[in-house]
Amino acid sequence: MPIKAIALDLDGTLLDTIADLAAAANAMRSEFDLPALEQDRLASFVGGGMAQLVHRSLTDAREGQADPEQHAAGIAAFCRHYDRLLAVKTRPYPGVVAGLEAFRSMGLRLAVVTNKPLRFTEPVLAQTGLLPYFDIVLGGDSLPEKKPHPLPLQTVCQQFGITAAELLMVGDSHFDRDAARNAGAPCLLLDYGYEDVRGLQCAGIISSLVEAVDFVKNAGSD
Ligand SMILES: O=C(O)COP(=O)(O)O
Ligand SMILES: [Mg+2]
Repeated sequence: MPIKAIALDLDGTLLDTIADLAAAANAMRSEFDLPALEQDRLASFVGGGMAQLVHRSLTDAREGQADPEQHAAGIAAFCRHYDRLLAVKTRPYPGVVAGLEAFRSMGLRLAVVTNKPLRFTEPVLAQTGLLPYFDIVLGGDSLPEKKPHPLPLQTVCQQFGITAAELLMVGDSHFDRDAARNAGAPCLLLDYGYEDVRGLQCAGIISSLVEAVDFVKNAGSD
C-alpha cells in the first residue's frame, strides 16, 4: 500500500525536548519545596501529555496522582516555567531535517500528532525551524481525544483525504504505536526517544528518521 502522508510525534521523535521539559518540571517541583529529579527519571514520565507529566513529576511515581488542588497549581507553575524554557536546549534529533526534506521531495504530506499541548507545540516547532514542513499540527488538546486514541490520526486522514493504511505514524512510544494500531495505520518507532521500544511490535524500529524514507519507498509511494 503506498504511503501518502506521515504523522510524526514530537517529544522524543522530532525534537529532543527533555532538558527543557526537565528544567520546567524541576522548577515546578521547587515551588512545592520538592528536590530536583534526575532528567532520566523525568524522561520516563513523558508521553501521556502535560496533565500526566505534572501528576508524575509531583509524586515521583508513574501511577502517581497529585491531589486536585496541588495538580492545578502544578499545571500553572509548569506552564509558566515551560513557556520561558521551551527552546533553550531543545533541538531536532540528527536525521530529522534530512528526513523531512526527503519526505517533502517525495511529495508526502506531513502532520505533527503530539500529546503536548498546542500552546507549546507550535512555538517550539517554530523556534526550532520545523514548523514550515507541516500541513497539520495537532496538539494533545486540539481534539476531544489524544493518543493512544485513534481520533488524531483519523482526523489527519480525513483532512488529507487518505485511508489509515496510507498514513505512516512515526513515534517513540507505546502511545504512538497504540494510536496507529487503533487507527489501522502502520507505525515505525525510533529507538532514541523517551521509552525503551525494543519489545513493542510495530512495522519497524529505526535509529534515524532518514531510515523511514526507505520504508516509504518499499511500501510503494507514488
Ligand atoms: O507531551 C507529552 O507527554 C508527549 O508528547 P509526544 O506525544 O510528542 O511524545
Ligand atoms: Mg514522544
